[in-house]
Amino acid sequence: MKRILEVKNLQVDLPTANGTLRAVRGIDLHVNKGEMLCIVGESGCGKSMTSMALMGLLPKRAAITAEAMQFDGMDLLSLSKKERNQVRGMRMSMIFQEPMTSLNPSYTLGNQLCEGIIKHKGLSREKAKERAVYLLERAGVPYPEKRLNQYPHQLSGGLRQRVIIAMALMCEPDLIIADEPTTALDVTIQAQILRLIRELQQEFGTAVIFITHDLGVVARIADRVAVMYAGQVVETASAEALFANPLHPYTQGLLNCIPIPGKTKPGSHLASIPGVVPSLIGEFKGCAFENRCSVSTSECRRRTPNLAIKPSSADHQVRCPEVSLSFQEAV
Ligand SMILES: Nc1ncnc2c1ncn2[C@@H]1O[C@H](COP(=O)(O)OP(=O)(O)OP(=O)(O)O)[C@@H](O)[C@H]1O
Repeated sequence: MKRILEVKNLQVDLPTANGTLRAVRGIDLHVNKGEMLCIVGESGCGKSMTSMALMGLLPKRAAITAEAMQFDGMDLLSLSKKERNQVRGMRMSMIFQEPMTSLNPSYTLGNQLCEGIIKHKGLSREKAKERAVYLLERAGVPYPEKRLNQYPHQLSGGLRQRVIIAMALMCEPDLIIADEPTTALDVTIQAQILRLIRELQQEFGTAVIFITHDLGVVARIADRVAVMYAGQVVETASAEALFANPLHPYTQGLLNCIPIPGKTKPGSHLASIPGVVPSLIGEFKGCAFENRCSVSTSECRRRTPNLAIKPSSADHQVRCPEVSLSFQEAV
């Protein structure tokens, strides 16, 4: 399958009052054309920093390095600012958690929907409006023509997120990054928006990186999954393989956190131990999950694990010395 995005050894450093924080610590990931990759992990593990790095939207003071950051054959890191803006405008788009952060309260929705496609693709205002109405309709926004003259505050949160989804599709992007797009919505609206994103992704053949902390969401929409912990991908696999055979103790812990009425205490597996604490440069040694892991050995404190490939399935990789040892024994 053709890859639309390939990232190797991505690192993001942020200066803080206590030193430089390594928010992303050597991420490798790829996205195939037209697929839904879910990145899942708990708060602070670096999901948003990763997506901002991919979009070229990191704060100026952040330092980014990577061995490769290829988008459809283009090296994103060597593009000029103008070229990067063009890629971001025409071929990649982003859906944020809170729709109001992407909408300007003082412009009509029509202006905001049409601005990008007029600027980047040179469409006439009339044609741009036609496309906006079509996409609003596809995104389930009632009375789409009327909406073009409305302002963001005139819509409910769920409708605003539908407008943002239509906006993300305006320039027919190859890749959409959706950063927790349903977290700010009511549960029933969340389910509708999830279904909508999945439907449109399949209908338009757009690749999507969907960022979430919720494995229940992943189970409903993902083709492939990358599990992040403390700035690294600790396991990646097809959704089917990950749920059928989670290998990393952290993935297993996350799966055990999905509550089953009467059976599980929510969070029982990972509870009582502080969550992920990102490290300053130079502080890190061994496996980041070691202090929460039920199978760690003294070796895990000393050795920094690499991603190892499961022998029977090249697409299933895990960053755990204990698991990779079992791979070697099985060969
Ligand atoms: N502007 C910033 N300056 C300094 N540190 C930051 C900044 N933004 C994020 N961080 C830190 O970088 C680390 C990764 O943050 P990031 O927002 O990527 O996590 P996340 O997995 O997306 O979490 P959440 O699910 O809560 O959004 C965190 O420790 C966070 O505190």
